[in-house]
Amino acid sequence: MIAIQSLTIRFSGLAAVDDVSLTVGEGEAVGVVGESGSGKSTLLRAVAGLVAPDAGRVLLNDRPVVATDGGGAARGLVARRARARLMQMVFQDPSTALHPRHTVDRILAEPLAIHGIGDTEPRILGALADVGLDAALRFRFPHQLSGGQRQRVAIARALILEPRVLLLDEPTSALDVSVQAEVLNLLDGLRTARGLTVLMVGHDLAVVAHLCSRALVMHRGQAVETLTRDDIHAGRATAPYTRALLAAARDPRVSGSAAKG
Ligand SMILES: Nc1ncnc2c1ncn2[C@@H]1O[C@H](COP(=O)(O)OP(=O)(O)OP(=O)(O)O)[C@@H](O)[C@H]1O
Repeated sequence: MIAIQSLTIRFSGLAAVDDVSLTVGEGEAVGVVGESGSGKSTLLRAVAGLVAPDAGRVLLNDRPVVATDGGGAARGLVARRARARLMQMVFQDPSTALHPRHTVDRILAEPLAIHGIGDTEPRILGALADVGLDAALRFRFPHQLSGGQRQRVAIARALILEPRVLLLDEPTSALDVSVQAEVLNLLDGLRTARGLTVLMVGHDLAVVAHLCSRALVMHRGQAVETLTRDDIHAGRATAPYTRALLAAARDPRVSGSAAKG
């Protein structure tokens, strides 16, 4: 469903993503892990069509994802809209991802209006129920919600168009440890119930392994190796860099994992 083929993205001549390939089959959940600056967010943004490749390409259902800027030419706009129906992204920090002066109701109604989808009322109520939010929160503003509730709104917004693919950029790392596991379990439940294809970026191996059956390890823009969930749990890796990453993740002094709770 997603095919990343020899993707290279440079900023000021430096490769943030350097010749990386990865495929995610329909209904599969695949992670990308690595330390800060390894290029994982840039890779995800290229899949979302938010950044253009310098070399290589991303295919979504065998069709190239063409990066479009905010304004977009007419053709780009149509392409972007069609892509939005198929693929949605949830960002790390719901405080900045949600419009601060829009109510939850307006945040959820907007994508429906943009895509000319009716039945607004039942869809909004359904979306809130799907992410475990009380309908009473519908007319609140983001600042009147907890961090976990805000991220649930962001997830509801992503799913209200019923996409087939969900891109997750560290979706729990801005949350309190106490709610990280709740949001992770919610995502896992929604993924299973809807048969979603998921590409998730994260630095916490245990969190990624909770949702994903395998994960690509990135280091300085390059793909180092792919680990299965079992590899991660067993601390099994071939490349020295990955071994160090796994050892750090298993060290209780440096890991604060939600998935362990
Ligand atoms: N828009 C940009 N302009 C210039 N450089 C960028 C841009 N976006 C990312 N970079 C650089 O590309 C490299 C990879 O960044 P990226 O955000 O993809 O890494 P990451 O692994 O997701 O890190 P983090 O976990 O901190 O978000 C970094 O060196 C970063 O400074």
